[in-house]
Amino acid sequence: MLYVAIKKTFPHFQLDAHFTIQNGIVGILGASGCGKSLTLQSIAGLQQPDEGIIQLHDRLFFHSDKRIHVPARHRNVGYMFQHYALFPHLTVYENIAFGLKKWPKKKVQHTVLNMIENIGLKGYEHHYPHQLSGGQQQRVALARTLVTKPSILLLDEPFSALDHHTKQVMEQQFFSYLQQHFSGIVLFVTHHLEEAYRLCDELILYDRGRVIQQGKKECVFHEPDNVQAAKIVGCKNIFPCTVDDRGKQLVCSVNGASLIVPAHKKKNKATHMGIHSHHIRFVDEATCNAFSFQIIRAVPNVYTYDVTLQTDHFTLQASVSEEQWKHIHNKKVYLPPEHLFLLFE
Ligand SMILES: Nc1ncnc2c1ncn2[C@@H]1O[C@H](COP(=O)(O)OP(=O)(O)OP(=O)(O)O)[C@@H](O)[C@H]1O
Repeated sequence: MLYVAIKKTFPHFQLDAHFTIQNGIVGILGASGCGKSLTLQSIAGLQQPDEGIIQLHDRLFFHSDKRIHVPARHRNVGYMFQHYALFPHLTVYENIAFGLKKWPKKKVQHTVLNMIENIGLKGYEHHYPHQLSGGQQQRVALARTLVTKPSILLLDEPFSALDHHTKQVMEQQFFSYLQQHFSGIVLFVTHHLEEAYRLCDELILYDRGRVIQQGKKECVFHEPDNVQAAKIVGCKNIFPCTVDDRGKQLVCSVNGASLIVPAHKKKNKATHMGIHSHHIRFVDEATCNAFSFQIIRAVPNVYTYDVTLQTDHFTLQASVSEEQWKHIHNKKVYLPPEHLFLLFE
């Protein structure tokens, strides 16, 4: 269990983060400068919060009232950041062995060689970082982080320096390696929504230094709580609305249009409604939520089109498959009730 409740004030920024994690791989998502790295640095002991508590299982890392601030080197936290920060003048072997100076030499040798084999770099023991590819360097950084058997792993955009293909390969290898060799909590900062969805069990969304939603990834992506959370998970269709509760269903008014939303989606103080672009459909007729439209713009992607549609009431962004695109003309745009969600501001 990781408990974080910390505050830190800078002249132009205030961190006020509060969350608990029981286990698993947890992603932190949020706009640039919202406090993700500051949070990881505070857990690692590289930043001291002004006040609050950080506790991992039964160990207090930080407690401002009790004046506890465990130094970074005594926290046993594995921290891997964007640029792997391998020591350029040390070999692969020496980089991985760096944190094991107090271990007996034989044990170091056994552990490090074992680790090098595990990450598929046998034969590269005496190579220097500049002689390795980006993916290989990343594996060395992971090995160096895991060799000290950390009790928690903090990953700050560990794949951002890799090209698209290497990134995908490394991502898979990295996380299957983690599944086999690491059972602790993993906190993973990323800007990539797909990456967060693929790799994490749970997500924490940040906005301007605060946690605005936390939950299972499916829930956070498909049912964001509020307007900011919806934007962070990539929702491109968010409209102000008023909600009329008719018992069996909700009728939401959006600029003169009435949209049906299932009653169980009711949310107190809802001010907006949203739908993800990939949930928009095209139909001949529907009993509700279907509108005539004009196509304003269509931008081809590799396998889909990003289409901007204008109805009499609102503009929609739809992600349209090639198959749908072929038959889009003379159809109505349909917003399936089960995919609509209500949001508060
Ligand atoms: N030492 C410092 N002095 C003043 N402001 C700071 C300091 N360190 C961080 N900040 C501010 O804190 C805010 C949060 O920074 P942080 O690095 O945590 O953002 P982030 O969410 O990780 O961003 P990114 O996604 O761009 O890496 C930023 O606005 C930054 O300018």
